[in-house]
Order: sequence, then structure tokens, then C-alpha cells
Amino acid sequence: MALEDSSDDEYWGSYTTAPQERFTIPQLTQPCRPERPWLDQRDSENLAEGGLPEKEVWGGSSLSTTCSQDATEMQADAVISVENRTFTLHDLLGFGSFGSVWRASCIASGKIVALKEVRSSSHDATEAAMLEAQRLRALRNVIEEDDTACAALPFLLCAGTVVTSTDHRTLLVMEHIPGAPLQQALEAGQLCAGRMHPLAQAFRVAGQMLSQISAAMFHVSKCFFHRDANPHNIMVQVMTGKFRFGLIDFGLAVDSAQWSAGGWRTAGAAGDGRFWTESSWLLFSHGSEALAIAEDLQSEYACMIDLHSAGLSVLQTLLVLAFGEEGSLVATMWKEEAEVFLALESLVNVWKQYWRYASDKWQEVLDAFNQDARADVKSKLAQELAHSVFGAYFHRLRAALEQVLASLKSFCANPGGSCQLGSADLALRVIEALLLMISAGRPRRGRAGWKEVKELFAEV
Ligand SMILES: Nc1ncnc2c1ncn2[C@@H]1O[C@H](COP(=O)(O)OP(=O)(O)OP(=O)(O)O)[C@@H](O)[C@H]1O
Repeated sequence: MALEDSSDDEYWGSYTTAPQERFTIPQLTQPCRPERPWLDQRDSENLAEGGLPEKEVWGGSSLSTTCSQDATEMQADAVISVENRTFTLHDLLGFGSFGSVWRASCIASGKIVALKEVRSSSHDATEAAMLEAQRLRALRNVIEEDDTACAALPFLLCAGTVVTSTDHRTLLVMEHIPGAPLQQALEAGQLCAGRMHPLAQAFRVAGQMLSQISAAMFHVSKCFFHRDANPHNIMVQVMTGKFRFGLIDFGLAVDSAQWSAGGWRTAGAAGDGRFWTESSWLLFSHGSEALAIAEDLQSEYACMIDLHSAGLSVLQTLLVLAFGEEGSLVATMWKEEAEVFLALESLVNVWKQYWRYASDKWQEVLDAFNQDARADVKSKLAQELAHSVFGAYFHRLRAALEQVLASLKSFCANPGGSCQLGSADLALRVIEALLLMISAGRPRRGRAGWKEVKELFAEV
């Protein structure tokens, strides 16, 4: 089977370290950054052919480019100008692979914003930062007066590039999404229950996450596939027992209509492999021709990558909160709920196996990426038929979810006992949503899938 040229691979952001044995959540530490082959060759050709004329880059307002010998250093209290507006930097929100993101305030309005700095010495990297700005600006147009959805997205406020004597500095000023990345919040135990039973808390968090993310993604999917929707990029804020979720980092987003109509053939797999579909692994290991002749998997790749990765993120959150990092059963079994607990226990066991396998494979990919041995790892994964192993895990996860669903239905049919699940009805909806989202190579869903999930949580 012919392998794709390695230049088709897109950059996987900050996922240079993957967890080893823990089944739960990615490690926080992200020490080394590889090179930045983040723009795939064909993208860069499109850009070079004039795909983004300078004046149109920012979707309406012109690109602000200034020349300077010396760009102001990013540090607390520094005053930074972007497109005729000035901002004071406060504190560092995070490092991405491409730069730092600061909490800042607009001096004129006092509005709190997130200000991302991307420094680049290559033309391609600067254009990719511009492309991200363009996507963030386009996001605003896709929201149809839906406040919940708006709150969850980092709309662009303004952007510009400073050309210094040594490099280009692109600044993106966007809506500040409060809170912390989900992965970080889970590790720090920020979402754990107070007095509530961990299972009830797990379903409550998962329900709110599904409700808010589906409301935002229902709109976003009209325009984009995010391609990296996972606990690194899902933000969560805890506010007196409520959770506010958001989605950041549209650096890998693609036009969803073009993508579903075949555009997927021209880009490599992107994002964090632990949240990929079977079809993403097939594309990565065997190349796009192999995916082109696998009808169902092609359809999955063309329509379901965000649903699937967000679904796995919710499942991980649910299980980490319900069972703790070791995946052990903390619940005292009550007779009425015993069947549900047993089904959940089977689910967590399959998840642990899945997570160990996915983490190992992803680590192999990252190691190869850092050693410039991508063709070798693809060939190894192709020989092992790794995509089929992923597919088998997704079938097992879905079967375990079906079991939980059946046990919940029978529990709901005979109510009366003590309920540590909190609301059994909410638990049912969470599991139904996960079955809509986590894919085992099933055909088309796309926006329809987000609509179905959104409707499940309409009144939550
Ligand atoms: N709009 C925002 N509001 C609040 N915090 C943000 C926002 N955007 C980014 N951050 C913070 O900055 C960090 C890095 O941002 P981002 O992921 O966009 O950078 P990146 O260089 O694209 O990273 P990656 O390596 O993940 O691709 C995030 O993990 C988050 O903590």
C-alpha cells in the first residue's frame, strides 16, 4: 500500500508528550517543542497562489502590518498596540506550540481579552497565523443569536502583524474564554464533587459539557471542522456549582463544506491521535487512496471527526470523575442500581484498555515525528493494521455504552430505590449522546449529529 508523503502530515500542536500508563488524562508537562511543519504543503501552495490576499485576510477589516526594529516584549504590564487599539498585558494564560497567550485588557474599554502572540521567521508560518485569525473572525458569522454558543467561542476582535528586523510577530486579540483547559481542571480535581456522589457529579458535568459544546458546535459545524476538539482545547470554568465550557484553538480548522465534499483528500490527519477516529488512523497509516475506497470510513472521516473526538473527551471526563484516576469503583452498591454500576464498571475497563493502547500508539507517532522517522512509523502502523485495532476498541466502547443504556432503562422502569446516579434521566441522555458521537466507522452524521445531541439537552 503506497504511503502518503510525510509532507501531508499536519502539525499536532503541543502533544509532544503522551501519558504512559495512566488511563485517565494527558500529562500537563509539555517540555520540548518539535519543529513546526504545521502547514501542509498543499495548504502552503494555496496560500502562495494568493489564497489570502493581504487586504482580505482579516475578513472585512484590512490586515494591519507595521514595521518595527524592535517589538515590545511580552511581559506583565507591557502595553501592546494592535490595529489602532492598545492593550495592557496582565498574566500568561498558556503556551501553545506557536506562541504565548496572555490575559490582557483593552485600555479604552477595559474589556478583558486573550492576546496570542505567534513569532515566526517563515512566510508560511506567518500566513498560517493569519489563517487562524481569519477563521476566528468567521466564527462570529455562524452564530445565530445563540448566547450560550457565543460565550463558548474565541471570536477575533482584532489582529495584526509586526515585521521586526529578525522575524514576524502576529498578534491575535480574541474573546477571553474563562477557566482552564479541561485536562488541567481534571488533573487538579477542580471538577470533583463536594457533597454529591461522584457518579452523580460525573453525569452532571458530562451533561453540562454536552449541552454547551453541542450548542456551539451545531453552529460551528456549518462553517468549520475544528479537528482538534479534545481536553487540551476544551476550556472549563467552575462557577458556584455550574460549569461553563468553551472551545479554543482553531489553528487546524478547515471549511466543513469543502472538507465533506472531498477536501479531506488534500490534508493530512491532524490533532491528537488519542481522539482520532478509525478512519483518521487509516488515512495516517495507509494514505488517502486507502480511505477513498473504504466507503463507510471515508464518510466517517468526512463528517464525524469532531463529534467523535468531543465524544471521547466527554466519556473520559465522565469516567475520570466517576471512578477516579485509578478507575476503581468508589460507589457503595445499592441493590436497585447494581446493574447500572456493573455496566459502568465494564465500560471503564474497556476505556482503560483503549486509553493504554491509544497512548502507546500516539507516543510511537510522536517519537517518530521528533526523530524524523514518520515514514517508518506509518509503515509499522500499516503492517499492524492499527486502524482496525482502533476500530475494534470503538466497537467495544459502543457495546459497553449500549449495556449501560439498557441498565439505565431498566432502572428507570422500576424506580423507587435510592439513586446515587443523581438524575437517572440525565444519565440516560448522556449515554445516548455518547452513542451518537463515538463512531465505529459509521456513515454520515456531521451537523445532523450535533443537532441530535443538542436536542437531547435542550432543557438542561
Ligand atoms: N481565547 C482564549 N481564552 C483563554 N485562554 C486561552 C485562549 N486561547 C488560548 N488560551 C490559553 O493559551 C493556551 C495555548 O493556546 P492555543 O492552544 O491557542 O495555542 P497554540 O499555539 O495553538 O497551541 P497548540 O500547541 O495546542 O496548538 C491554551 O491552552 C489556553 O490555556
